[in-house]
Amino acid sequence: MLRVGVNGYGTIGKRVADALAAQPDMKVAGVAKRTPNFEATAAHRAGYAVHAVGDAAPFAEADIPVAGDLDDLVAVSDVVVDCTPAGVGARNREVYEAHDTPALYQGGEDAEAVGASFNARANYDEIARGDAEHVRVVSCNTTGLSRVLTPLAEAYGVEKTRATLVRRGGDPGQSDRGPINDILPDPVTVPSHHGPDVNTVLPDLDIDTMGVTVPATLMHLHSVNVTLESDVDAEAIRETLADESRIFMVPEHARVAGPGHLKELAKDAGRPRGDLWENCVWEESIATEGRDLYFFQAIHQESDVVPENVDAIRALVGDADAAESVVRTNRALGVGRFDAPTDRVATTGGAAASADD
Ligand SMILES: NC(=O)C1=CN([C@@H]2O[C@H](COP(=O)(O)OP(=O)(O)OC[C@H]3O[C@@H](n4cnc5c(N)ncnc54)[C@H](O)[C@@H]3O)[C@@H](O)[C@H]2O)C=CC1
Ligand SMILES: O=C(OP(=O)(O)O)[C@H](O)COP(=O)(O)O
Repeated sequence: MLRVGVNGYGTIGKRVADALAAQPDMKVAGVAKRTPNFEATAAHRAGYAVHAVGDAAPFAEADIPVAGDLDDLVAVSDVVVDCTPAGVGARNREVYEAHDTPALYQGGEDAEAVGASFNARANYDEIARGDAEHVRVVSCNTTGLSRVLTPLAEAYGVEKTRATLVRRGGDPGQSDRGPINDILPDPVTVPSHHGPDVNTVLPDLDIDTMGVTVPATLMHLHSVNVTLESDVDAEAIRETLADESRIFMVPEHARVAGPGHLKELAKDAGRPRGDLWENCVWEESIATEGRDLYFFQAIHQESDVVPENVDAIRALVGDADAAESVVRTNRALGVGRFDAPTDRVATTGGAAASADD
């Protein structure tokens, strides 16, 4: 049983901790938190050993028992998943190195500062074969792009990708973010950082991205145009993407107008926190014209990276290949399952699926 510590218990950290706890081959060694807020209380109530980063006294005042400090957590962990705010993770690296403990970082960290980047569909095997001990799981938007572009490149070849990312202004709990009444080119310079970030896991892909930030909190929405290397009809593309376990093909009959409906769909399905771990591709948006493909997809920024973190741990410690890990993660979480309770769990994942699943 692999003992995994989670440093930073916010939007991503609490979801990663719960996902690890659900895995048959992992247990949460504990979580580390700097501020004893409602999330720290929730961590304690969930049964996680809470470690204080910095002053432990405020935790006692908030009636949160403290199991130790960050060093103590790293000492009892085989791997650490750093889910601290962007930029903090890279500063924590020396703590993990001092314990000789491998660590994962999140998309807010600078790719070069960490060294290796990960997306299960794009480069699991490369990370598993390599000797990197510090690996960054690419950001939510980059995860969403990598998951669709990898199977398209494998099946048809990709000559060029152009994507406009309509970015949510902040997460639902981030009352200090915006804009509240505007539409911002973000960044105003082209390309946005997302294309180069895709190249950290798919180095040969030709991709340009533009970003626009809007007053919304639920999900990001991507408008994607891919020039393929051969003529393909829309039905073939639908079949290719439908084979992917982390792509949810939003059916026309569901009458899903946007992220608001998608979040309701997830809550109705009993998903924890209303999470959508999969890319949500509108089936009817898929259109082709010669070699040009167009579609819309929505990305739940709070949760699509969660199964990727679980797989990245297995790639790092080398105890499963991509197919085994993706199937194990999907089963434990219920990725691909929307009609709970059910015995139907999607287990396919293109090249990342095992033959007998
Ligand atoms: N929220 C999102 O949509 C996504 C975030 N990410 C990335 O994940 C990382 C974490 O982001 P969020 O979870 O959104 O942030 P968050 O602000 O929700 O959570 C960060 C947590 O770390 C704690 N913390 C702050 N300083 C700390 C320290 N020095 N040591 C330990 N804990 C500390 C905070 O109290 C909080 O609990 C960032 O790199 C971000 O870019 C990646 C994909 C999506
Ligand atoms: O990784 C994310 O977005 P990004 O892929 O646009 O950098 C998350 O949604 C966090 O983005 P934020 O930097 O707007 O908080």
